[in-house]
Amino acid sequence: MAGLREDPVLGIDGIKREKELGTEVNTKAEDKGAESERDMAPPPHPSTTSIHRSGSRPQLDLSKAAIQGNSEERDPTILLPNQSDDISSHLSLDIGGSLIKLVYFSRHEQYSIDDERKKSVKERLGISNGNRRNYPILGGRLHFVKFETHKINECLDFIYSKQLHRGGIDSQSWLPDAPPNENSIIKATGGGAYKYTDLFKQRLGVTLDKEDEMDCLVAGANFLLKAIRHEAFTHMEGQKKFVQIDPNELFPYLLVNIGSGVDGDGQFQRISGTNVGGGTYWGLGRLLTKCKSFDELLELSQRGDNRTIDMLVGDIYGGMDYSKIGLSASTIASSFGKAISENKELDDYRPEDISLSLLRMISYNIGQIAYLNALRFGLKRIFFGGFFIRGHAYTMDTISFAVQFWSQGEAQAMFLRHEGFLGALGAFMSYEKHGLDDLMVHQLVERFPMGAPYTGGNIHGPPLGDLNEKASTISWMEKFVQKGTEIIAPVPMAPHGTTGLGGFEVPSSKGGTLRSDASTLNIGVLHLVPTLEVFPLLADAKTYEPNTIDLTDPSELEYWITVLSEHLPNLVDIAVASEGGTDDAKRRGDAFAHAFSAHLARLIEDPAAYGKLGLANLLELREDCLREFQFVDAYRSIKQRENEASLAVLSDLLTELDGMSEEVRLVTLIEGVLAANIFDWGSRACVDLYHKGTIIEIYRMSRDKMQRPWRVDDFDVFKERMLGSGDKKPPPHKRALLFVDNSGADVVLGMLPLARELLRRGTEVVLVANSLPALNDITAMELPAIVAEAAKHCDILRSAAEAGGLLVDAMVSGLDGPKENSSPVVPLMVVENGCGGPCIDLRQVSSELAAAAKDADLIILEGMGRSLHTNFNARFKCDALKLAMVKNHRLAKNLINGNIYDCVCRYEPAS
Ligand SMILES: CC(C)(COP(=O)(O)O)[C@@H](O)C(=O)NCCC(=O)O
Ligand SMILES: [Mn+2]
Repeated sequence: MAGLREDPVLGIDGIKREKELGTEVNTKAEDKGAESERDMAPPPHPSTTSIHRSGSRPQLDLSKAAIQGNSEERDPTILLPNQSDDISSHLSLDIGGSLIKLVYFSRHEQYSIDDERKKSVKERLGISNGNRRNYPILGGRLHFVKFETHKINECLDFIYSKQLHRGGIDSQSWLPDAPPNENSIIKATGGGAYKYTDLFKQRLGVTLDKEDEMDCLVAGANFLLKAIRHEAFTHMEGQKKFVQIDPNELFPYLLVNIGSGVDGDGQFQRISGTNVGGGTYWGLGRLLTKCKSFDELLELSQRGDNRTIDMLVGDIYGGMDYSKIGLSASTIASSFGKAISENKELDDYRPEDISLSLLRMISYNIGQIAYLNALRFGLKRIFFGGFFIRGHAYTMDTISFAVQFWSQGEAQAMFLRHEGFLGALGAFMSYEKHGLDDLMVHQLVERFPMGAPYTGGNIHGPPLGDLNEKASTISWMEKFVQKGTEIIAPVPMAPHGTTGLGGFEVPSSKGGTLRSDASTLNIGVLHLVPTLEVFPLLADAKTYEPNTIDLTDPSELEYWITVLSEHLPNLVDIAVASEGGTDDAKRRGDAFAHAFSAHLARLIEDPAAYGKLGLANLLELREDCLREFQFVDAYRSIKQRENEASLAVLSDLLTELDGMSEEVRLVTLIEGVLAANIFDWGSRACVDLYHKGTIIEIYRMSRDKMQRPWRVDDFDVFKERMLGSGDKKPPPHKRALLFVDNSGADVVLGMLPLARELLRRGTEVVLVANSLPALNDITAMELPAIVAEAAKHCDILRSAAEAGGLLVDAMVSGLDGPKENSSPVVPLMVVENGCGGPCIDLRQVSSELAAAAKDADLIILEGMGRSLHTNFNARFKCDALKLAMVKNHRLAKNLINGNIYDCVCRYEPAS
């Protein structure tokens, strides 16, 4: 009984017709051997049997489709063997009675650049294309969009405008005006896949290939639960709490549609159903209250008091609790029970009260049925989803409460962030060979561009042209900003309160808030990056938590949001200047400020709106927002200026260092790193400082103040590992990964001299830098030129950089003097870290960095973002040195019980 088709459906017929509003409870009842996906796939629908799947896009020129990745060094995720299938799986639909859910795929833009560097690093690290996993999917993005079903034409326009029915506008192999292909197929599920077959054929010339709804829900849920870290959450008393689910321990679970219990991919059983569900609530509610929409009915319940209609335990026991069986006076004994005894007509009851009474009746009933089924099959986890819930806080609270109540806390009700898209996502997965199954949690990055709430969470209005078209036309931008403002307009909220605690109590207020679908379901765009990997040197990747500060603490969240808000005007000025201060740049600057403020406002209103958020995510959100408005590198000129100023004094510094004893030099080098970390354009205090002096003045001042002991000072232990004690000379580290931070003095006068020292001692050095710009951080793309410039002043750097393939001949005018060092040359390399923010989540790093880490026995994390905000508590399999200057009062106080500009030198030998 593993396949849905063979299973008896215990639900009622009505469920099938009104699936969205019905309730189905499904689980795996028995463990059967794995069946192939093909075995589980429903038989082709009669209307599609004549069309062979792989022949669905015969007009696509596959070789041309590969053009975007014509250089093998470019986006490495573009793989060709299955390209025809990838292309044909750009879009899937779940067409329900009320909403059309659309999932579509777009390819990553090409961004590759420093091909030479990558090539040499790959050679050196032994990463060949042959080693690359043969990912059957393209790197790209999954988008989630919704339309109201009665506005299906808007949906068709949207598909057309993005040419999704042809495999996506980013497929360059054919023109948008090309005649529609008769054989094009789009996977679709939901009742509307049948109802609107002709319309899709007429308007877009495509055939909807129907997929079983339950198959899709299960496939969608499995994918999300395995691939997204913070997909599932509990919702109790208005509080969302994300639950991290180990993909290996996912099965079995119970999926309740309002969704199915699963014991392995593709294996599930429909175990139960009820005809009393969302449809009942809406149908009865409509008759009883005259509400015109489901949302209106639900909103009404927010102001209701069900005590006027429900018979409570207290009503029966004269206001007393029925303590013998643990029922409090406010427990509902009988929904609508009071209506029997009171001599009242319908009009005598407030519609608000009726709505609430109904909602509680249905939610508790669903919760109870779900729990009983969970009990039947010994399942602890119950996931709820479907039209009835749609992220409504109060409904979730009520269901959670019912499950908790009946299971006496043993079972847990959970909800899914993307629950509205399970069907569409499952339909997407049903394209053959898309390979999404293979994606792992670290290969998915969720981003929240300004359009995310619009395209994902919100119900789509008229298509705004193409949100991905970043042509900076005035009209697009203005329209966008205006739309953005509408999106974040505050949503009316009910007062906070709690759900009843004992029995089915009547809450004094509703607990949480009722929000419309638009604001509650904040889902972003899923970036599929098959090349991301878990940093292999984490001592325990499972327990690793990158963020040091807990932003679920409301005061922390408020503080950091305030910091970012206050920093915004300065950032906008810098960003606009970086683009020449043109009118267009100003307009984009305004739009950026608007968009970012909107995100911050959204987070203040609902801190869990975007999943579990750490400071790293918040800081990266800012960078993403800048990129969204085409500020590719706001600090470009500042970085350049600081690099030049620092390079100009580098040789003096090196000469000074070379005159020192080994011991003094080591401490001076660490001091140098700490002192130069002051050049941080993300810190308010530091930016204020820069108005008071030149780079060199500030650097000198910072160095002069650099006295041990530092606030966290493990230098002596580090020194012993490096230099030994007495006659004992320890062997040098084999390879050090230096996670560099800021441009200018930080990298040139801080980290490079330290790298040089390691090289001199025979340690290979890998400089690990950002993949994309963030604040004034140096990027992997910028580093080779800096190293080349520095190499002009230093033989050690030059020969190591040459050995690491960093130097292109033209960059270096060789030194004529004698070699500074004649020992075998160890290489200096640069790798990108996979990040575009000032912090680093080591669960998601570039494959380059992961490969470089394999032979590394020392890592040095530098800067506040990488070693304090994130990774301060991270443990590694190799020796780790964390170096940073604390440039924020609060962090200094809370983290190290110190003051601003105090320093951290934390050394932790391999654990
Ligand atoms: C963004 C930063 C983490 C960058 O610091 P870095 O990693 O460059 O040392 C840091 O500047 C920061 O936390 N700034 C916000 C706090 C403030 O302005 O005080
Ligand atoms: Mn930085």
